[in-house]
Amino acid sequence: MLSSTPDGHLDGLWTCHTLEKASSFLTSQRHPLSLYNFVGGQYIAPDNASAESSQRIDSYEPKTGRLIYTLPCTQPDAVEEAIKNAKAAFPSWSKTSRAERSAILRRVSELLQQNRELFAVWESIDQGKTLERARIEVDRAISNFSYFSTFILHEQTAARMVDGVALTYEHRSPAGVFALISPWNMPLYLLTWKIAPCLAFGCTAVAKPSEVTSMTAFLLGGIFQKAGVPPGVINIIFGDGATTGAALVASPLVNGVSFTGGTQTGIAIRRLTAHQIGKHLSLELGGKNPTLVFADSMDRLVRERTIRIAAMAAFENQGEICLCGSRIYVERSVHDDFVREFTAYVKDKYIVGKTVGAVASLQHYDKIRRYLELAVEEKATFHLGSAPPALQDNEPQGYWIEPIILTDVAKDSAIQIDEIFGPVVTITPFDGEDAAVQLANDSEYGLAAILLTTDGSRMRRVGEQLEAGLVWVNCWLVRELGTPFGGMKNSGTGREGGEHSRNVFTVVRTLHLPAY
Ligand SMILES: NC(=O)C1=CN([C@@H]2O[C@H](COP(=O)(O)OP(=O)(O)OC[C@H]3O[C@@H](n4cnc5c(N)ncnc54)[C@H](O)[C@@H]3O)[C@@H](O)[C@H]2O)C=CC1
Ligand SMILES: O=C(O)/C=C/C=C(\O)C(=O)O
Repeated sequence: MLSSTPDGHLDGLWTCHTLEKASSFLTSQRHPLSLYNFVGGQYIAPDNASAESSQRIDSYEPKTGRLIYTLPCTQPDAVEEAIKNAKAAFPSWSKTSRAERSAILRRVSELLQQNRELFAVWESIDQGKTLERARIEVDRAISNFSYFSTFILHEQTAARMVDGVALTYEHRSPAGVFALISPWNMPLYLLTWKIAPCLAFGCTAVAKPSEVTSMTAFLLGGIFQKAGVPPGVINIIFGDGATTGAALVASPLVNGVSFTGGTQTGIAIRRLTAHQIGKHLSLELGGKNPTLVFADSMDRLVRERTIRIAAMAAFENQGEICLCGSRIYVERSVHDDFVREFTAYVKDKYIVGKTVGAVASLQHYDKIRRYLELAVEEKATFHLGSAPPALQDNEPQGYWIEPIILTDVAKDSAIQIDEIFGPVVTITPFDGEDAAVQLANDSEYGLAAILLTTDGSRMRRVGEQLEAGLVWVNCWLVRELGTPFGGMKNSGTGREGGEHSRNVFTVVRTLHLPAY
């Protein structure tokens, strides 16, 4: 057992290392579990926390539709209390040596490694993803901490002589208290992608996971306690966006916000902080990413790879990754072959309940369902799947949607324009490179693009014209944690990863020392 919650009733969570055990633990509970905020290094029992206990949010298991836990909808005064804890911890944490911070973060990474299966099990239950996918994401959370724990040991800043008159150097210091806000699609992976650099660069934080998937963030508090992260350095609070998230980002005590989520929320955060010019904002928002399939990528030797990558980019994590390639454009000469072989491949490999999980919530299920009803109305061709039924209220059901492959979707259809964020892909033919680039860029978003071709000069020629922060050529979601990560256009502002995260979490001043 890693950490005791105030009334001990959640200690059993730490014993569930298999899906079966976790499921029977949930079944054995007479009431839904109650999650608590983690503030000042302690879990806070709802009874002791006046404001946060007044409202609670229900959280359902996507694979069954049953209510499994409730979380506090933390109210503004309790949000402020958490921020004050982070503020109080900042002077001391920001002055710890890099070696000390590095050692603590390494311990976090090791403890996550020791509890890898437990975190994967709860992530799979809470989000709906497959256990295999959850393991990949826990591994990335482990890497987030190990990467930044060593990055800070090697960072350097520049010094230079200006015209023999002054020696200048850049002095970086931690920027202060951060609001770290993450979405429901990759809960632990994305929250730790923010917490690890934030703490590594000497900042303190109040983190808020999505109200849809709060379980692994809750467990993370126990890991931080055990790793010896000083009280107040990282506080984890629960709640919705309108009450808890908005109070957190708007607080004048918060020096910066690192946010991943929908574009509309990014716009709301910009508005809420517009008058706080110096507040650091890093916003990683939605995407409607193109996959370009050139005829040469359907040559016999690489055909299987092309289909595999396009399918993975479309359907990994049920299409609930902002980097998914949900608009496939195929050179006309190979379009029909591609549609046929892609459909056969997806039908064979992406099986609901085995390699495809449930979508994250009933609200999200209904959103995807409405787009698919629109596809029926607009007479799109369904090559695979069909519009799922509306779920009835009388008994809980899982939020399952089979992979959907559509053709004959108009360019101006909402299906082609909006981020559906589910297992839905459209396929459209194109004629020639210029048209491919134009179609790919015809979107308000600019997060990622996937380019499938064997022509080396085209890789660069087309790749460099794509309006996307990340271009993957003959691969997808290949990540090196030092590369700049973020989007163009309405997909966000700012870059994170390695030294780019350092820019988010530190302030820089240039010192000029006379050279005479
Ligand atoms: N990474 C991505 O690109 C993601 C995109 N989305 C897109 O957004 C759509 C809506 O999904 P949601 O869960 O509603 O995403 P969201 O953007 O509302 O939620 C993300 C996080 O922001 C918080 N939040 C919401 N409003 C806030 C506010 N005013 N101030 C501060 N924090 C706030 C939420 O509580 C959550 O923790 C999805 O259907 C999908 O299209 C959703 C999740 C991730
Ligand atoms: O950092 C990554 O490797 C992946 C990030 C994915 C998202 O930000 C997302 O799906 O929201």
